Parts: sequence; C-alpha cells; structure tokens
Amino acid sequence: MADNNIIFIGMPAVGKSTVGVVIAKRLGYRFVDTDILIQESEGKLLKDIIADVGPDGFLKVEDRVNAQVKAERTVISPGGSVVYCENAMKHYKEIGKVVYLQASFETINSRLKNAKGRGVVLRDGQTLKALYDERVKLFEKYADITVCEDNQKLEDTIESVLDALGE
Ligand SMILES: Nc1ncnc2c1ncn2[C@@H]1O[C@H](COP(=O)(O)OP(=O)(O)O)[C@@H](O)[C@H]1O
Ligand SMILES: O=C(O)C1=C[C@@H](OP(=O)(O)O)[C@@H](O)[C@H](O)C1
Ligand SMILES: [Mg+2]
Repeated sequence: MADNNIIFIGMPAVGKSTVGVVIAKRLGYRFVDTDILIQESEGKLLKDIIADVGPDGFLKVEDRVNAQVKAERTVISPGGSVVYCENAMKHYKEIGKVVYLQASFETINSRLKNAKGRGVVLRDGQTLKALYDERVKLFEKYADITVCEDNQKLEDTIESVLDALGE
C-alpha cells in the first residue's frame, strides 16, 4: 500500500477532524474520519458503543477498523484513543506520516467540558488530567511530526501543519 497518507493523532477536541478536512482540501487529498467508519461498522454512535461494550470493547473495534483502512493520498483523522490500538498504529506508521496535534492540558480541558458525554474513553475514576498525561507519552512515541497549537487560531494551526509537512 502507498505511504503517502497523513494521519492526525492527539487528544480529543484538539482539532484532528476540523484541521484534517481543511488540510485535505488544501493538498487535494481525500479525507477520512475513522470515527464515522466505526459508527457505520457498528450501527451506533461512538458514545453508545462505549456505553454498551466498555472502553476495552470500544478499543477492539477501533483497532480493527483503523487497521483495515486502505488509503492513498488521504488525510486520516482517527479518534484520540487510537494510540492505544497497536495494530492500527503499526498500520498508520507504514502508510504515512503521523502528525501529532499538540495542545496544553489547559487548552484541551477548556474545550472538553463533558468528556464522558462526548464519548471519550475514560476509565472509572480517571481524571482528564491523568488521561492527558498517559496519552502524551503515546502521542510522542508515534509522532513523525509535532505541531503545537497553543495560542493559535484554527487558521494558524492549518498553516503550521502545512509548514511542518513542507507544503
Ligand atoms: N487552533 C485550533 N486548532 C484546531 N481546532 C481549534 C483551534 N481553536 C479552536 N478549535 C476548535 O476545537 C474543536 C476541535 O474539534 P475536533 O476537530 O472535533 O477535534 P478532534 O477531532 O481532535 O476531537 C473545533 O470546534 C475547532 O473549531
Ligand atoms: O479520545 C477518545 O477517547 C475518543 C475520541 C473521539 O474522537 P475525537 O478524538 O475525534 O474526538 C472518539 O473516537 C471516541 O469518542 C473516543
Ligand atoms: Mg475527530
């Protein structure tokens, strides 16, 4: 399979979906939000899948769906929890550049007022701060490129991503 794809990773609400679709337009690439593929595969909303099968069950579905993505010249925006999915991340490292959209905990916290209601994979009793700290290590492990968006407007983030990609 081609290795000319762009894959966004980062915390929920950091902008993977919003930024991803604009980057795809700017580059003339296709765009896939794999959360939509998961909902189609299961016939349910993400938050209902998480409620029905729990965090581990959701991660199994997320791993399977993301590991099966066939793409070429495509911007792919998975959900923030994809970094727990080993098969999916191995696949993404093979088919493209992994871009970590990075923002401070304060930025994420201010955008994510109702993490459970939004369907974030949080374990019982786990705080958003604990989740953030746990995931940062995984984002850094998988990132080929990191783009920091603190204090940037959406338009600035898009230009920063294009710069970092050398476009
Ligand atoms: N600098 C920025 N970069 C990216 N998104 C931003 C920025 N500032 C505000 N936002 C907003 O944050 C939200 C990101 O949501 P979304 O794209 O669904 O994130 P994700 O797919 O990572 O969960 C959007 O409402 C977007 O308009
Ligand atoms: O980070 C998470 O635990 C999740 C993020 C969501 O996607 P976004 O990162 O696009 O919000 C979605 O996949 C699911 O609700 C779980
Ligand atoms: Mg998204």
